[in-house]
Amino acid sequence: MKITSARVIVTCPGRNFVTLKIETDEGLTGVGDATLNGRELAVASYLTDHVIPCLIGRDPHRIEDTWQYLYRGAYWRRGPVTMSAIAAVDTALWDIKAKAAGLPLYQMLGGRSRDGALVYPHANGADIEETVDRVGDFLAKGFKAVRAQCGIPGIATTYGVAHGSKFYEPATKGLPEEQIWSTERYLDFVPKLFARLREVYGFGPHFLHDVHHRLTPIEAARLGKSLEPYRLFWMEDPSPAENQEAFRLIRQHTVTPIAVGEVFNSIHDCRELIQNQLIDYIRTTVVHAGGITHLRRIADLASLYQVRTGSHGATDLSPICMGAALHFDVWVPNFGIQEYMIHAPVTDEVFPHAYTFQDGYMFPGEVPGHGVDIDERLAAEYPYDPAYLPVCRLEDGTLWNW
Ligand SMILES: O=C(O)C(=O)C[C@H](O)[C@H](O)CO
Ligand SMILES: [Mg+2]
Repeated sequence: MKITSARVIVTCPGRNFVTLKIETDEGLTGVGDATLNGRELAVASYLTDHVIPCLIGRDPHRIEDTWQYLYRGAYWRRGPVTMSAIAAVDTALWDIKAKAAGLPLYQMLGGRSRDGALVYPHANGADIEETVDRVGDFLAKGFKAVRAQCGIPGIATTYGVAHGSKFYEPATKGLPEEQIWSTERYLDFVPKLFARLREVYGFGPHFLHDVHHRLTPIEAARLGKSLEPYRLFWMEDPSPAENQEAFRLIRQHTVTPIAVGEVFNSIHDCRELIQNQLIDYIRTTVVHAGGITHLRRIADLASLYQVRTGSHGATDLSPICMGAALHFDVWVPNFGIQEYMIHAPVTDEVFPHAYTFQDGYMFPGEVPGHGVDIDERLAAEYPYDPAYLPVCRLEDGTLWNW
């Protein structure tokens, strides 16, 4: 089999997505997600201008060789743009290989380790009682794990909480929105949210929380310690993780489990965190971490240290990433949980998919490939609409981590 053509499709059904479609001389096609929120066109250009010309004529079955060709061959290794572009090629090639075999992708990885993937959605509210209600809505729908984020008294906006009645979506039109942050108010407030959630729902459901990189290591240690009575499933991204060694300090002070990795794109970003057992869950995902081929390498390293997976699954990762991630999740031996932020109906229409949700778990479906496609005619009705992630400042104006 040979790759005869490949193209990038940029579309905005509710939000922007970048998709790579690869076609072969045997009529089989594969699709991969290449979306990098707020920097979409950089990946689109990387693929169109630099990667696609190298794909034509290659054997789509040679996934590992193509991965190495694009990684080593670029000379400029790693980085979110490069690794998202490689991920898109890798995902599309796994899709083609599984379709050629007539099997769902998880069978190509080694078959099922479990029936379905435990998932968590996002519940958020302007205040504690609204957040408690939103958590209750998800529990009533059968979810067994829920992430809870809440407006903080005295701060106009905070990460993960919707403006007004709109569903939470981080990217906004125009130039980046500037938000104000107060660590002191946050640290005092968050334990009250989880105290109330445990009071209302008991210790049956799993609760998760995303700190979104906003604390210093010692502040993160304090938060982890103060949340211990509420037994969180995890505390996510408590501090920026470029300095992997910093997590030793957090770890020394708290037994609240730690999840990190949605902004990582390579095994080298998390090697020390994993090998030193400084985290409990690694959150790298298909689209930003080099596709199935590289994610498998990360998960295998993690498995040696009892670190489990908890892949990023926000709505800025397309349903193609979600589908591929679910095949990975039902196979990977050291699976922990999968984020499932739930796409808008218009996104689901553009990306028809085989995956389903039932009773707190998701199932990748049994169709050959990863089971997600793109309706190109419909996609063309939603042209690219530039949007940025917000930036964050402390109350004195200092630029901070959003
Ligand atoms: O889903 C999460 O855990 C996130 O932190 C979502 C990120 O803010 C989002 O993907 C940024 O594009
Ligand atoms: Mg996060």
